[in-house]
Amino acid sequence: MEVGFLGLGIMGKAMSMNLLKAGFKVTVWNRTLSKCEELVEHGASIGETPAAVIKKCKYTIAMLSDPAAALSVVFDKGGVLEEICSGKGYVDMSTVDATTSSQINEAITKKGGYFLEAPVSGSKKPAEDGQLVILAAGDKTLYEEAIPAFDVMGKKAFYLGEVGNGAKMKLVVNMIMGSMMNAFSEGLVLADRSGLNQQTLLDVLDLGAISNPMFRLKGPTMIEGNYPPAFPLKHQQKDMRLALALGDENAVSMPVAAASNEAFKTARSLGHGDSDFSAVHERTRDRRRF
Ligand SMILES: NC(=O)C1=CN([C@@H]2O[C@H](COP(=O)(O)OP(=O)(O)OC[C@H]3O[C@@H](n4cnc5c(N)ncnc54)[C@H](OP(=O)(O)O)[C@@H]3O)[C@@H](O)[C@H]2O)C=CC1
Ligand SMILES: O=CC(=O)O
Repeated sequence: MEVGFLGLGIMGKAMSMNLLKAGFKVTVWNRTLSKCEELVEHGASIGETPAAVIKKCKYTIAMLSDPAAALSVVFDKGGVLEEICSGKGYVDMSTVDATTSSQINEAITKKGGYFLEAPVSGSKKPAEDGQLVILAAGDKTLYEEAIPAFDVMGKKAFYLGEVGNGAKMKLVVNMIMGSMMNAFSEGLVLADRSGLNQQTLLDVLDLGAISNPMFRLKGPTMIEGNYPPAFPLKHQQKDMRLALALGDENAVSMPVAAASNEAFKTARSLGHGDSDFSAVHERTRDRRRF
């Protein structure tokens, strides 16, 4: 099966590499061309523009940073819209809001193409291990046709109905995750400042009802003050912002999420945007501020 892949950041690189390893013929494009090199070494071809990739492939997947990037790759010069046509499918796996996804869906279907949004839950390691959770919505036929690729990239795919539902589900999940991360960070600081051992806190948490992979994975590096980017903090803050907008639309009061968004914004302003989202811990433990 031949697929195109647009966007070779932390996630896109791992996902497209897995497709290559599983025997898919993959044509890649990335705004920063040098990021294509490693994929080419593993057998990928390069498309000069998103349009060139669409022209070559029946199916194209995108994994881009945010709504602005997702829209730019579709609508700008050399973009997806220039070559999408009847019989071609476009699967956007980026985390965006429902409005962005709907705009892309409308433009693509107007040209005869078919569209699926399919954001993912899971970070760099699950992407490398092909263990993502895929939250798809949109064209059901395209969903079924994409299953061989989803089986390579993920451990489970959900089909959630009309375009927008995948984006909304992803934002709800990440709103919970971002709030949890802040509570966890505050707990680590509270333990430390009240004379408790932070590693003992991790051990206690891991044996109880709120044990989870995120605390297990991020706790030790947060204690060390080490935040190698798996899920960049700037993207988590984008997700909090988009989830809060979804809350506005639906008149859902979310004070915990709003406070967490502020914490991520502060961490960004302190220069931690490209670090892992657990770097919000630097803001929590900054004695000059709190
Ligand atoms: N990392 C994670 O753990 C997870 C991330 N996600 C979501 O997946 C998406 C990708 O995340 P991730 O791979 O971590 O992000 P990265 O920041 O590592 O990569 C972002 C990608 O988007 C491209 N891009 C950014 N702006 C533009 C633009 N204006 N035009 C064209 N391309 C652009 C970048 O290109 P360039 O290389 O040129 O900068 C790069 O390929 C995001 O929506 C994120 O929220 C979802 C689940 C987990
Ligand atoms: O979006 C991030 C994730 O870990 O999922």
